Amino acid sequence: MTTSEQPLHASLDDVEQVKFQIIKKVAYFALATHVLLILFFAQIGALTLAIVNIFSVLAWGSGIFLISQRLHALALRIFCIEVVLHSILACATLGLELGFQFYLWTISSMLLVDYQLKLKQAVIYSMTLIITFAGLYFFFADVTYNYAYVSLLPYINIINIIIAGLPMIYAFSLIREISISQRIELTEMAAKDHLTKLYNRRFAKQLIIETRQKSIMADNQICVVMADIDMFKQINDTYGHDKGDAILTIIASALTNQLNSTDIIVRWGGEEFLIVLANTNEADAFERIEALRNHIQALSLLSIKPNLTITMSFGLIEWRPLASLEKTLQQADAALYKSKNDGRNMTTIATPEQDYMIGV
Ligand SMILES: Nc1nc2c(ncn2[C@@H]2O[C@H](COP(=O)(O)OP(=O)(O)OP(=O)(O)O)[C@@H](O)[C@H]2O)c(=O)[nH]1
Repeated sequence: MTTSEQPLHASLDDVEQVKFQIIKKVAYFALATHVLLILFFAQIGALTLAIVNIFSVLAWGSGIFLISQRLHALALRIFCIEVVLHSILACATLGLELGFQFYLWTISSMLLVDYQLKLKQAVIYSMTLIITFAGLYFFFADVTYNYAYVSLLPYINIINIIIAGLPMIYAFSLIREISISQRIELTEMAAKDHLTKLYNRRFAKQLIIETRQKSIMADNQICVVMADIDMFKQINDTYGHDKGDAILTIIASALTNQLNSTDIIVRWGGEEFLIVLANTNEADAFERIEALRNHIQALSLLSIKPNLTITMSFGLIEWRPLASLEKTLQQADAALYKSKNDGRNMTTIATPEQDYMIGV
């Protein structure tokens, strides 16, 4: 199943891990089925097939053992060879009416979702199995079933079709789910800052513009707040960069917990955050940001140092009807600058004319 000589488990990603969990379950199921088939073939007098099934049971059993030893590639090879040989032999002996040929389709599709195989290899193996499937109809079309329980043939055929189809449905639905969740994860990774898990600046701009458009349509106010941790350089210098990172994470969680899920919180730069308060007018925004400022000041930072207090400064503006995002950000930034200049740990509201109201 792989051309590489290195142990497969070293390169297994999450998808592969899940896939081998599925294969292991299927292997247990196949093992039990083959035990039953030994009895069935012995009962109908198909002794060769009964003996072949003893080897099948051994093949599935050893495959399960190999998976537990993380020798996945070898286990898969054994499973594939077993299924292919078993299908061909069953068709050659019993004819096509029992539907053992459908297992070639199962293996053919399983090969295509084997990421250890190169696409070209997987397609070639898959095609070979489909051609073998067609070949069975060509070579064994005249083989008739000469054993007991002829009346059971249609039922066995249906059971084989269902059993051959189930692993495909199970595998593809799981792989579908995995690929969807991976896509969501990738989108999240592209949208979020690695350290704080807040939106990053690049992604946030589009989101802010969309939120702004919605608020215009709903005739709601929207406020933009620039926030910056006070004296963060000093914190880094005193406690080290790692503790500084830890504080950034704590602050990010505090912002997320204190604000509403409809608000947008962005890691705008190093220790600077942008907050967009949706459906909030200036007075309410001021109240909420003041509550946030007090909350941050009261945060317990025991993991960094007992009695350490962190404060933040804020610059707030209500987004004016015709103002651009850039202009609004500039004004929020100017208000933040004033908070810093006036002694930090305060919220400043910017008016369009750039005169200020200050809340300390
Ligand atoms: N630990 C850590 N520090 C960062 C990160 N990004 C930026 N910084 C630091 O944040 C500090 C910002 O310092 P300044 O811009 O001087 O601002 P300040 O010390 O917070 O002072 P004021 O803003 O005036 O209160 C710098 O020392 C940066 O190295 C980060 O991701 N992790």
